Amino acid sequence: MLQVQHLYRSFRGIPAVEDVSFQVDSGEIIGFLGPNGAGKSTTVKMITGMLRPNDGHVFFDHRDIHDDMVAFRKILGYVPEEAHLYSYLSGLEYLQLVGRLRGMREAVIEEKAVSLLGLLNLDSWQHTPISSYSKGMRQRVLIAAALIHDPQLLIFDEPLSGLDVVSSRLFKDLLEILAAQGKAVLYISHVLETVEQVCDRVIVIAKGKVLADAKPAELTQLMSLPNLESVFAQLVQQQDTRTTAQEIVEVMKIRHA
Ligand SMILES: Nc1ncnc2c1ncn2[C@@H]1O[C@H](COP(=O)(O)OP(=O)(O)OP(=O)(O)O)[C@@H](O)[C@H]1O
Repeated sequence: MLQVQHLYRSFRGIPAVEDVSFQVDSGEIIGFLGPNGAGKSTTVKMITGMLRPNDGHVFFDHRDIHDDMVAFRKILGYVPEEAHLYSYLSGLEYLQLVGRLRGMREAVIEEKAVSLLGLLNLDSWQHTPISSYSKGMRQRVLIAAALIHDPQLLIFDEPLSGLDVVSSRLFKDLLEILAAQGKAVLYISHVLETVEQVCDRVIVIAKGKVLADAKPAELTQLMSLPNLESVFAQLVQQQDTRTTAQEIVEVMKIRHA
Protein backbone atom coordinates (compact mmCIF):
# COMPACT_ATOMS: atom_id res chain seq x y z
CA MET A 1 0.00 0.00 0.00
CA LEU A 2 2.52 2.65 1.16
CA GLN A 3 6.07 2.35 -0.12
CA VAL A 4 8.77 4.70 1.02
CA GLN A 5 11.87 4.38 -1.12
CA HIS A 6 15.29 5.79 -0.32
CA LEU A 7 14.12 9.13 1.00
CA TYR A 8 16.79 11.79 1.32
CA ARG A 9 16.25 15.33 2.55
CA SER A 10 18.73 17.91 3.77
CA PHE A 11 18.38 21.39 5.25
CA ARG A 12 21.07 23.89 4.33
CA GLY A 13 23.28 21.04 3.19
CA ILE A 14 22.89 19.04 6.40
CA PRO A 15 21.05 15.74 5.91
CA ALA A 16 18.00 15.24 8.15
CA VAL A 17 16.93 12.03 6.40
CA GLU A 18 19.67 10.11 4.60
CA ASP A 19 18.19 6.85 3.46
CA VAL A 20 14.79 5.75 4.68
CA SER A 21 12.88 2.95 2.99
CA PHE A 22 10.01 0.86 4.29
CA GLN A 23 6.60 -0.44 3.41
CA VAL A 24 3.24 -0.38 5.19
CA ASP A 25 0.68 -2.86 3.92
CA SER A 26 -3.06 -2.93 4.30
CA GLY A 27 -4.04 -4.09 7.81
CA GLU A 28 -0.66 -3.31 9.35
CA ILE A 29 0.11 -1.01 12.27
CA ILE A 30 3.73 0.03 11.96
CA GLY A 31 5.57 1.83 14.74
CA PHE A 32 8.02 4.50 13.60
CA LEU A 33 10.58 5.18 16.31
CA GLY A 34 13.75 7.12 16.79
CA PRO A 35 15.45 9.47 19.24
CA ASN A 36 14.92 13.24 19.10
CA GLY A 37 16.27 14.63 15.84
CA ALA A 38 16.41 11.18 14.16
CA GLY A 39 14.41 12.39 11.17
CA LYS A 40 10.93 11.04 11.97
CA SER A 41 9.00 14.28 11.43
CA THR A 42 10.96 15.07 8.28
CA THR A 43 10.14 11.59 6.94
CA VAL A 44 6.47 11.98 7.86
CA LYS A 45 6.33 15.39 6.18
CA MET A 46 7.64 13.77 3.00
CA ILE A 47 5.09 10.94 3.27
CA THR A 48 2.21 13.39 3.71
CA GLY A 49 3.46 15.49 0.80
CA MET A 50 4.14 18.57 2.96
CA LEU A 51 7.81 18.41 2.08
CA ARG A 52 9.48 17.29 -1.16
CA PRO A 53 12.34 14.82 -0.82
CA ASN A 54 15.64 15.82 -2.45
CA ASP A 55 15.83 12.21 -3.50
CA GLY A 56 13.68 9.09 -3.22
CA HIS A 57 9.97 8.49 -3.64
CA VAL A 58 6.75 7.84 -1.76
CA PHE A 59 4.35 5.51 -3.55
CA PHE A 60 0.78 4.72 -2.59
CA ASP A 61 -0.68 1.76 -4.45
CA HIS A 62 2.30 1.97 -6.82
CA ARG A 63 1.69 5.63 -7.77
CA ASP A 64 4.03 8.43 -6.77
CA ILE A 65 2.00 10.58 -4.36
CA HIS A 66 3.15 13.75 -6.15
CA ASP A 67 1.47 12.59 -9.38
CA ASP A 68 -1.88 13.52 -7.84
CA MET A 69 -1.70 15.14 -4.41
CA VAL A 70 -5.43 15.93 -4.37
CA ALA A 71 -6.27 12.25 -4.75
CA PHE A 72 -3.63 11.27 -2.18
CA ARG A 73 -5.05 13.67 0.44
CA LYS A 74 -8.42 11.94 0.07
CA ILE A 75 -6.98 8.61 1.16
CA LEU A 76 -4.70 10.03 3.88
CA GLY A 77 -5.70 10.71 7.49
CA TYR A 78 -3.05 12.46 9.57
CA VAL A 79 -2.87 13.43 13.22
CA PRO A 80 0.15 15.73 13.49
CA GLU A 81 2.26 16.07 16.62
CA GLU A 82 1.81 19.82 16.67
CA ALA A 83 -1.69 20.85 15.84
CA HIS A 84 -2.43 24.10 14.09
CA LEU A 85 -6.14 24.14 14.72
CA TYR A 86 -8.14 27.24 13.81
CA SER A 87 -9.05 27.91 17.39
CA TYR A 88 -11.75 30.48 16.61
CA LEU A 89 -13.75 27.70 14.94
CA SER A 90 -15.91 25.31 16.93
CA GLY A 91 -15.14 21.58 16.82
CA LEU A 92 -18.02 21.09 14.40
CA GLU A 93 -16.95 23.96 12.14
CA TYR A 94 -13.40 22.61 12.06
CA LEU A 95 -14.58 19.16 10.97
CA GLN A 96 -16.85 20.78 8.36
CA LEU A 97 -13.87 22.70 6.99
CA VAL A 98 -11.74 19.55 6.86
CA GLY A 99 -14.56 17.62 5.16
CA ARG A 100 -14.96 20.33 2.49
CA LEU A 101 -11.23 20.42 1.84
CA ARG A 102 -11.38 16.69 1.18
CA GLY A 103 -14.23 17.05 -1.25
CA MET A 104 -16.93 15.40 0.85
CA ARG A 105 -20.62 16.10 0.29
CA GLU A 106 -22.03 18.75 2.66
CA ALA A 107 -24.88 16.65 4.11
CA VAL A 108 -22.52 13.72 4.73
CA ILE A 109 -19.95 15.98 6.42
CA GLU A 110 -22.54 17.26 8.89
CA GLU A 111 -23.82 13.79 9.71
CA LYS A 112 -20.38 12.25 10.18
CA ALA A 113 -18.96 15.24 12.09
CA VAL A 114 -21.82 15.30 14.59
CA SER A 115 -21.62 11.52 15.09
CA LEU A 116 -17.83 11.49 15.53
CA LEU A 117 -17.91 14.39 18.00
CA GLY A 118 -20.62 12.57 19.97
CA LEU A 119 -18.69 9.30 20.02
CA LEU A 120 -15.58 11.14 21.17
CA ASN A 121 -17.52 12.73 24.03
CA LEU A 122 -17.48 16.20 22.53
CA ASP A 123 -21.20 16.56 21.76
CA SER A 124 -21.83 19.25 24.34
CA TRP A 125 -18.77 21.14 23.07
CA GLN A 126 -19.41 20.95 19.34
CA HIS A 127 -20.50 24.60 19.03
CA THR A 128 -17.85 26.00 21.41
CA PRO A 129 -14.67 27.57 19.95
CA ILE A 130 -11.68 25.21 20.05
CA SER A 131 -9.75 27.93 21.91
CA SER A 132 -11.55 26.90 25.08
CA TYR A 133 -10.92 23.15 24.63
CA SER A 134 -8.46 21.28 26.83
CA LYS A 135 -5.41 19.55 25.26
CA GLY A 136 -7.16 16.17 25.26
CA MET A 137 -10.29 17.65 23.67
CA ARG A 138 -8.23 19.22 20.88
CA GLN A 139 -6.52 15.90 20.33
CA ARG A 140 -9.91 14.20 19.97
CA VAL A 141 -10.95 16.79 17.37
CA LEU A 142 -7.74 16.05 15.46
CA ILE A 143 -8.46 12.33 15.59
CA ALA A 144 -12.01 12.92 14.31
CA ALA A 145 -10.59 15.10 11.51
CA ALA A 146 -8.19 12.34 10.49
CA LEU A 147 -10.99 9.77 10.31
CA ILE A 148 -13.96 11.68 8.88
CA HIS A 149 -13.22 10.88 5.21
CA ASP A 150 -12.60 7.17 5.90
CA PRO A 151 -9.00 7.21 4.63
CA GLN A 152 -6.99 4.12 3.66
CA LEU A 153 -3.74 5.32 5.17
CA LEU A 154 -3.54 6.73 8.68
CA ILE A 155 -0.54 8.49 10.16
CA PHE A 156 -0.65 9.20 13.86
CA ASP A 157 2.10 11.27 15.46
CA GLU A 158 1.93 10.87 19.27
CA PRO A 159 -1.86 10.42 19.07
CA LEU A 160 -2.29 9.69 22.78
CA SER A 161 -0.73 13.01 23.76
CA GLY A 162 -3.01 14.64 26.32
CA LEU A 163 -5.60 11.86 26.23
CA ASP A 164 -6.95 10.49 29.50
CA VAL A 165 -7.03 6.78 30.31
CA VAL A 166 -10.47 6.11 28.83
CA SER A 167 -9.80 8.06 25.63
CA SER A 168 -6.44 6.30 25.23
CA ARG A 169 -8.08 2.92 25.58
CA LEU A 170 -10.77 3.90 23.09
CA PHE A 171 -8.06 4.98 20.66
CA LYS A 172 -6.14 1.70 21.01
CA ASP A 173 -9.36 -0.28 20.41
CA LEU A 174 -10.06 1.90 17.40
CA LEU A 175 -6.59 1.21 15.99
CA GLU A 176 -7.17 -2.52 16.24
CA ILE A 177 -10.51 -2.31 14.41
CA LEU A 178 -9.13 0.01 11.72
CA ALA A 179 -6.26 -2.40 11.02
CA ALA A 180 -8.65 -5.36 10.97
CA GLN A 181 -10.65 -3.49 8.32
CA GLY A 182 -7.57 -3.17 6.14
CA LYS A 183 -6.32 0.34 6.88
CA ALA A 184 -2.57 0.90 6.84
CA VAL A 185 -1.37 2.68 9.97
CA LEU A 186 1.92 4.44 10.68
CA TYR A 187 2.27 5.15 14.38
CA ILE A 188 4.96 7.56 15.58
CA SER A 189 5.62 7.62 19.29
CA HIS A 190 8.22 7.81 22.01
CA VAL A 191 5.99 5.74 24.33
CA LEU A 192 7.55 2.37 23.63
CA GLU A 193 5.30 0.41 25.95
CA THR A 194 2.28 1.39 23.85
CA VAL A 195 4.15 0.80 20.60
CA GLU A 196 5.03 -2.71 21.77
CA GLN A 197 1.34 -3.27 22.61
CA VAL A 198 -0.27 -1.99 19.43
CA CYS A 199 2.23 -2.34 16.59
CA ASP A 200 2.75 -5.37 14.34
CA ARG A 201 6.17 -4.16 13.26
CA VAL A 202 8.52 -1.36 14.26
CA ILE A 203 10.94 0.69 12.24
CA VAL A 204 13.72 2.30 14.23
CA ILE A 205 15.61 5.19 12.69
CA ALA A 206 18.56 7.22 13.92
CA LYS A 207 20.58 9.92 12.18
CA GLY A 208 18.27 9.69 9.19
CA LYS A 209 18.80 5.97 8.53
CA VAL A 210 16.82 2.83 9.26
CA LEU A 211 18.45 0.72 11.99
CA ALA A 212 15.80 -1.96 12.33
CA ASP A 213 12.56 -3.07 10.72
CA ALA A 214 11.03 -6.07 12.49
CA LYS A 215 8.29 -7.33 14.78
CA PRO A 216 8.79 -6.16 18.42
CA ALA A 217 9.02 -9.80 19.58
CA GLU A 218 11.66 -10.58 16.94
CA LEU A 219 13.79 -7.65 18.08
CA THR A 220 13.63 -8.56 21.76
CA GLN A 221 14.38 -12.20 20.98
CA LEU A 222 17.19 -11.46 18.55
CA MET A 223 18.89 -9.09 20.94
CA SER A 224 18.06 -11.16 24.05
CA LEU A 225 16.52 -8.15 25.73
CA PRO A 226 13.40 -8.02 27.92
CA ASN A 227 11.42 -5.34 26.10
CA LEU A 228 11.31 -2.84 23.26
CA GLU A 229 12.63 -0.06 25.47
CA SER A 230 15.89 -1.97 26.07
CA VAL A 231 16.15 -2.83 22.37
CA PHE A 232 15.68 0.83 21.47
CA ALA A 233 18.28 1.98 24.01
CA GLN A 234 20.79 -0.50 22.61
CA LEU A 235 20.07 0.27 18.96
CA VAL A 236 20.37 4.02 19.28
CA GLN A 237 23.09 3.80 21.93
CA GLN A 238 21.28 5.99 24.35
CA GLN A 239 23.34 7.73 26.96
CA ASP A 240 23.56 6.40 30.49
CA THR A 241 20.59 8.41 31.77
CA ARG A 242 21.20 7.56 35.43
CA THR A 243 24.69 9.07 35.34
CA THR A 244 23.49 12.15 33.43
CA ALA A 245 20.61 12.65 35.90
CA GLN A 246 23.12 12.50 38.77
CA GLU A 247 25.34 15.05 37.00
CA ILE A 248 22.39 17.42 36.52
CA VAL A 249 21.66 17.28 40.24
CA GLU A 250 25.34 17.99 40.96
CA VAL A 251 25.21 21.08 38.69
CA MET A 252 22.08 22.27 40.52
CA LYS A 253 23.96 22.10 43.79
CA ILE A 254 26.74 24.49 42.70
CA ARG A 255 26.42 27.49 45.00
CA HIS A 256 25.07 30.47 43.14
CA ALA A 257 24.56 33.02 45.89
N1 LIG B 1 13.04 23.10 8.70
C1 LIG B 1 14.24 22.69 9.13
N2 LIG B 1 15.34 23.44 8.99
C2 LIG B 1 16.55 23.01 9.41
N3 LIG B 1 16.76 21.83 10.01
C3 LIG B 1 15.71 21.03 10.19
C4 LIG B 1 14.39 21.41 9.78
N4 LIG B 1 13.54 20.39 10.08
C5 LIG B 1 14.28 19.45 10.68
N5 LIG B 1 15.57 19.81 10.74
C6 LIG B 1 16.68 19.02 11.31
O1 LIG B 1 16.59 17.71 10.82
C7 LIG B 1 16.91 16.75 11.83
C8 LIG B 1 15.75 15.78 11.98
O2 LIG B 1 14.65 16.48 12.56
P1 LIG B 1 13.23 15.82 12.75
O3 LIG B 1 12.32 16.89 13.26
O4 LIG B 1 12.84 15.13 11.50
O5 LIG B 1 13.53 14.75 13.89
P2 LIG B 1 12.50 13.88 14.78
O6 LIG B 1 13.00 12.49 14.71
O7 LIG B 1 11.11 14.13 14.33
O8 LIG B 1 12.75 14.47 16.22
P3 LIG B 1 11.75 14.62 17.51
O9 LIG B 1 11.63 13.26 18.11
O10 LIG B 1 12.54 15.54 18.39
O11 LIG B 1 10.46 15.22 17.04
C9 LIG B 1 17.23 17.55 13.08
O12 LIG B 1 18.62 17.68 13.18
C10 LIG B 1 16.58 18.89 12.84
O13 LIG B 1 17.27 19.92 13.47
